[in-house]
Parts: sequence; C-alpha cells; structure tokens
Amino acid sequence: MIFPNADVFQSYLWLVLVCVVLYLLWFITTTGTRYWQCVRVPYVEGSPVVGNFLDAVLMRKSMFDLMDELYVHERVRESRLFGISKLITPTVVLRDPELIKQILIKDAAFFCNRSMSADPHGDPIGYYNLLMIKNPAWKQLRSYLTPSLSLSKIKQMYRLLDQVGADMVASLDALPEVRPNVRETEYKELSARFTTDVIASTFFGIQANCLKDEHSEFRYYGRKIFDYGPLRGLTMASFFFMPELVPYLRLKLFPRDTEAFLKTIIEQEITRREKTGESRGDFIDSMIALKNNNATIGVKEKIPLKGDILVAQAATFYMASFETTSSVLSFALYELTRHPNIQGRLRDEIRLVLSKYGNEIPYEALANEMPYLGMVISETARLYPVLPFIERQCTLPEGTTGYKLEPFHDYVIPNHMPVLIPIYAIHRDPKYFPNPLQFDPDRFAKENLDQIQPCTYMPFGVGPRTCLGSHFGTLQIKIALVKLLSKYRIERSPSTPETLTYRKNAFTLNSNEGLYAELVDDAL
Ligand code: HEM
Repeated sequence: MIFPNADVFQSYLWLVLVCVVLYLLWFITTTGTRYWQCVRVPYVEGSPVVGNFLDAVLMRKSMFDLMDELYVHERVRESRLFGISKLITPTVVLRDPELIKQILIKDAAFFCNRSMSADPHGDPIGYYNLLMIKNPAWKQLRSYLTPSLSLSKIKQMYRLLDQVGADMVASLDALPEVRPNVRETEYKELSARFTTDVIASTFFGIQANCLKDEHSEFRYYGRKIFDYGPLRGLTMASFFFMPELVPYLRLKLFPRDTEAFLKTIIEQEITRREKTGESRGDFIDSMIALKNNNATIGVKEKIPLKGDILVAQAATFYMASFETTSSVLSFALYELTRHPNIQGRLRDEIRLVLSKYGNEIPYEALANEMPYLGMVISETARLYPVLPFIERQCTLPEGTTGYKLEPFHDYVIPNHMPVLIPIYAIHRDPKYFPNPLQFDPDRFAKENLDQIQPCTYMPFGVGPRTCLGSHFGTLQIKIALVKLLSKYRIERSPSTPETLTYRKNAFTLNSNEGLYAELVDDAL
C-alpha cells in the first residue's frame, strides 16, 4: 500500500480546508436567497454578500432607481409582496396597498420599530432619538416630543418662519442681475439655506444667517451630515444594511464635529435660558421642561431626558427636518419653473390672498384659503418622495415566531424580519397614478381625492410612526413658495436641466444636476 508523503498530505488538507471555508462563505453569504428558495413567496435572486444591493454598493444606481427596478421585476410584479436580500438578511417588500394598510396601520403594534439601529452605549446621541429608538422607549419619547410640534406650537412659530421667508427674498434681491431685472439662482442651495435658518430660528432660538452668509457654521455642519463621501457613505449604509455590527465598528450617526457643534450650541442655549429665565415657547423650552420634570424613557432601565439625551432630540430634529423639507421645496420650484401654466395658476391664487390680506398673510389663510398651493406641494411630494422606502421590523411578543399575513397571503413573516414599503416606486406606479411622470397637481384637487387609494400616497410615511414634522415641513414650503412667487416669476435659464438623474450615494432624493433658474422681477 502506498501512503502519500507528509507534504502531499498537507497539501490535500489545505485544499479540503480551503474548500470548506469557501463553502461556508458561500453558505453564509447566500442566506437571503436560500431562505426565499424555501418559502412560497416570489423573490428576486440576489448575489452572494451584497444580496439585491450590488448596484447600490458599487454606486452604479441610486437606491431609488434600484428599488424601482425590483418593484417592477418580472418575477414579482404580479405579487402582493416579494422577497429580497438586504446583504445577507432576508427582507420582505410589500407591494399591495391593502397589505401595507394591514401592517403599518391595523397591526402597527407589531411593526413600530425600524430595523436600522445605532449603538446605545458608544453613540447615545445617535441611538436615543425618534428615528432610531425601539419600542417601548420609542412610544414614550414620541409622546414627550409630539407637543413640541403641535398645531398651536407651529402657529406660534409662524411669525419667525415668515421672517426667514422675508430674509430669503432679501438674499435673492441681493444677487447680481444677469440681465435687467433678471437674476439666476440654484434651488437646492437656496432651499437648504432657507430650511437651515428656519430650524435654527424656530427650534434653537438662534440666528444662523445661512441666507446671508454662505459660510455660516450651521450650513457647514448641516452639509456635513448629508455629504456622503466614501467613509460617511459607508457609515450611513451600515446603519441600514448591518445594524448588528454598528456597535462593534463604533460608528456614529452624526459626524463627530457636527455632534460636538450641536452639543455646544444646544447646551449653551439651555444654560443661557436657565440663567436668564427667558422663555420663547419653542423646542428648547420644551426640552428644558422635560429635564425639569425628570422625564425618563425605558422600562427596565430608566434613562433620564437630560444631557446627551436632550441633545439627541435636537440633533435628530435638525437632521430629519432640513434635508427633507429643502428637497421637496427645491423640486417644487423646479417643476414650477418647467410648467409656466401651473406657476401662473399658483401666482393667481397668491395674488388673490395678497389682495385680501396685504403682505401680512395670516396663518389661517395659508392653511385654509390656498388649495392650489397645497396641491402643488402634494404632487411634488408624490413625484419626488424624499425616501426610496419606509422601513420597519417585525417585532412580536416573546414566544411568537411569526406574523401571519392571512387572508392576504399564506406567508408568515418571521419575528425580526425587516419589511420595506417602496414608496418611490408606488408613487410612480401607473396603476395608482396614471401618467405618473407627469407633474399634475390636479390629482390632489378636492374632487379627485377619492381616486387616490389609501396607502398608495405616503410621502410622510404611514401609521403611528409617520413623520412628526409633516405639518411644520409643509408650512415652511408654503411660506417659501408664497414669498418667492409674490416677488418673482421663475423661468428656465440656459442651465436648467431638462431631465434629472439622482445621486447614487445619497439616501434622500437629490439630483446630480444643479436646479438653476432665472428669477424675473414681477411683484404681485
Ligand atoms: C416635507 C418635509 C418632510 C418629509 C417629506 C418628511 C418625510 C419623512 C418620512 C418619510 C419619515 C419616515 C416615516 C415612516 O417611517 O413612516 C419621516 C420621519 C420623521 N420625520 Fe419627517 N419629513 C419632513 C419634514 C420633517 C420635519 C420638518 C421634521 C421636524 C422635526 C421631521 C421630523 C421627523 C421625525 C422626528 C421622524 C421620525 C418619526 C418617528 O420615528 O417617530 N420631518 N419623515
């Protein structure tokens, strides 16, 4: 009998070992797809490691385009739901409005959490906030923060908002003329500066002066939050794609210097007010009240709302509010530039209200007497929702293995599975919005509203975990549009893009192209 010598034996051993490791790697990195092969749900096959997000990881497609392609994929387009892999994690995507209603509204108690998460120990500011925190602490925190954005609070902020609107027009007046009575602007930067000044003024009681000074600190740090260079892009992607690893990688939701900046200004303002006894009835006052009332969150461990946890609330409101509002505002201005007839109709409505009230339009008039303004904003938020999808995680009481989808489907969603609702794709589905790429505010006319099926229009999300700032964000957009269109007619400039492509390294909708336009002096 011939025995292989030790070297050959060792080589065989290595070969076997390499094969085992490769097999294990394949086995682990294809978990998502293998899961969907075993259940009776249509799915789109993903690649090992990256699942269905290869094009997003390689930055070949924006998250919006990628989700849109999955939504209409031939294997799943007739189905109410389908499976994908978020890297290696099996993830269910809901396509059907009835099913979305069932999960996000009727059975919201089991789908209140988002699957993305931050590190509670290493990053308290990133974790203990409404965007990230999980139930039951989320419910407590939401009930503490809801009053700070109630209608009466928003009404109180109206004059401050109106002032920032006037500052915006003044900043446009100061631009050099490209021809007599004509100036050029870029809507994305303009909108970002407007919304940043609004937040600084209404939430923090601070004049940020972004509209006056392009190098303002507030604008600088705001830009940093959403400026997804390679490192920041990877960090932000990790919160969504691999939340379990976030604590080990010591990742933070806010860039460190932005966090330090926000911490300093918020703590300084809280200390100043406590010393002077000044009260403005704004967000900072609400935070001081929570602290003084010894408010806590959490059941087993009671976390007091003070220090970093208060900073977390202000920082998240800053993050959740300015990029979203400025995105919708800039796209609304862009569509109004491209559609002079729609702009004309809106200016007619503004003219009517100005003739009734003069330049001091009351809050009630803006809210109740300008239906076309509301329709333009709703249509903008349909065509350009800020997020590609809403995200949830199935969270059932201990001992329950899964959530039954009957009578819609015989599939059972396992506990902890991520659930995605692809709002961008649904808003652009011709089944729900005929001729979906057409910008048509009349879809939202009172007489047409009953044609919009529930849970097909979700720019602010749906159910109890919906956007907390939807009224406040909409009011900001209304004020900016009314102020700007009262003074100027907006027209295409040679740099106005005809079609838009979306940034591949952004999680909110953002065009690659600058949204340039001309402002023609034409006061109403
Ligand atoms: C037009 C502007 C805005 C749009 C389109 C928008 C959109 C959204 C969306 C889609 C969500 C996720 C909802 C879900 O998961 O169901 C969200 C959540 C949130 N938004 Fe907004 N938002 C806007 C303005 C604002 C403003 C001005 C604030 C002010 C503070 C704000 C604060 C929040 C917060 C705190 C959450 C998390 C709520 C929670 O998880 O309980 N948003 N927003």
